[in-house]
Amino acid sequence: MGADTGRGNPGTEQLPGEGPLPGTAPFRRSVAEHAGEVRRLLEPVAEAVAARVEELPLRAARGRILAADLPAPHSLPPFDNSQMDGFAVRTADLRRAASAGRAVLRAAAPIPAGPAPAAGEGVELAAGTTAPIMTGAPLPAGADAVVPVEAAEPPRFPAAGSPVGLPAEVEPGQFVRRAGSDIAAGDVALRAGAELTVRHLGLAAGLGFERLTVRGRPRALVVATGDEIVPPGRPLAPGQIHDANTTLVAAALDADGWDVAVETIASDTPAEFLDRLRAAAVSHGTDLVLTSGGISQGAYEVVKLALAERGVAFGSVALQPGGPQGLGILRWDDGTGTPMLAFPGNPVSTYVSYEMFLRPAAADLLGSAPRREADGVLTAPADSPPGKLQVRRARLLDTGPPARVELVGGPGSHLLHALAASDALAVLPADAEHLPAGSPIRVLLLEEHGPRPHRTPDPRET
Ligand SMILES: Nc1nc2c(c(=O)[nH]1)N[C@H]1C(S)=C(S)[C@@H](COP(=O)(O)OP(=O)(O)OC[C@H]3O[C@@H](n4cnc5c(N)ncnc54)[C@H](O)[C@@H]3O)O[C@H]1N2
Ligand code: MOO
Repeated sequence: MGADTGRGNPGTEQLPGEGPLPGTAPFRRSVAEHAGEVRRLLEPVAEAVAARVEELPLRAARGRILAADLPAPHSLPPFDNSQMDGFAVRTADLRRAASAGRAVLRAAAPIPAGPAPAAGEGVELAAGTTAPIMTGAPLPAGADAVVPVEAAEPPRFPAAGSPVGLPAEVEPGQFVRRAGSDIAAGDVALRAGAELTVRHLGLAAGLGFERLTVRGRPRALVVATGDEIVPPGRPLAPGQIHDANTTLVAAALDADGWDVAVETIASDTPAEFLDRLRAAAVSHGTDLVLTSGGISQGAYEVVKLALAERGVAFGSVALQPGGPQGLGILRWDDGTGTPMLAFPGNPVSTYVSYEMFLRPAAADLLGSAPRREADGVLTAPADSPPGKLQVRRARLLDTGPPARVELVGGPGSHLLHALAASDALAVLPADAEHLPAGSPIRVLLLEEHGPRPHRTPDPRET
């Protein structure tokens, strides 16, 4: 199974793992039962996050969730204006002056786009005249249509007072963009709960908003444990390995919209581990602590030793990889608590734990992207441990349905290279031991997490 047997010996005489651990009794659970516990653990996190909002400049708000309905402070367009470079006309004047389908009006002073005359000095189109008008310029009072310059005779802008030939039959409203025809002042421009897209930000800018109030993000503290763990970028001494787990979990959390802090606590001493964990949790103001490693049956399982008396339960779930798990509200000395999940240390076990437990609960309660699933069929036989749901790394050879599924690498939970080559997780049911080629299975798709599909309310629907 590729499972490791716990931590190295830090050189003490007394094995700290000896004897029963005080505190919460160990559990044995099915995957569904543990998923339910993780969901319950996340409920107060979702409540805490829902109570937080922050104001962000528009571009910083992309991808965030709008906290409250956003009413339009003014209409769009704010005033009637021309859709074309052309001539503002009174269509009734054209009809009155009609001769053989054309009409001749006198050119008034041109109206550029830009600052409008002060209130009370509004431009009015005198009867029998037509005003050269530029795209976006305010329509003069009395005008009810625009004729594009190409349709005039001559097809260019003349000096004021010159005759302009125009079509006699023009529909009222032609090439006029009416005030409020996009959105009227006071109407809801964006609804609370919208995941802000580039297009939403454009609308907010067009309505004059410089900043938007968005929901706070859930905060997670991701902790690597173990004195053999070295952050990437540093050389390895004999017996050491690079920390892959915090990157796996933190990058997945990033993609799901969490505000993530990462800490490596390379101490196998419970008291020191707890002190450093507390300091990191306080400085990040975290909603959830996520650890990896230090929870199975070894003599120096620091996470278990430090936290089992503090409200965190440890036990096993009928899952491979990801069997050892810990979960609870971590009670600090001052009586406050922080929800925490302890994932097993093997990298694939940590990643599978995230995908099986935290991601679905977060999608449900915090609104992050739900993972897609599909029906698949095995292209080769596979064995699975009795009584455990086995999650194998896999590639989809086509989209099916059912998709043809090729398992990648063995079941070992240390196989990072095979994990990197996979784009799906194949779920081999707990009651299956030998699955022949062609067996139907469920697959969990591991595409990069994207925006929540079709979860943004349409503000135009009330
Ligand atoms: N006697 C038993 N031994 C083990 C059992 C068991 O039931 N009985 N379960 C095995 C299983 S399954 C797993 S999974 C592991 C889980 O152990 P821990 O959570 O205590 O993890 P560690 O012992 O700390 O580490 C396991 C393995 O993973 C490597 N590791 C740890 N952290 C990282 C990291 N941040 N990046 C990369 N790799 C990491 C560590 O070096 C070990 O190789 O226990 C089995 N043993
Ligand atoms: O390697 Mo262990 O298989 O559960 O998570």
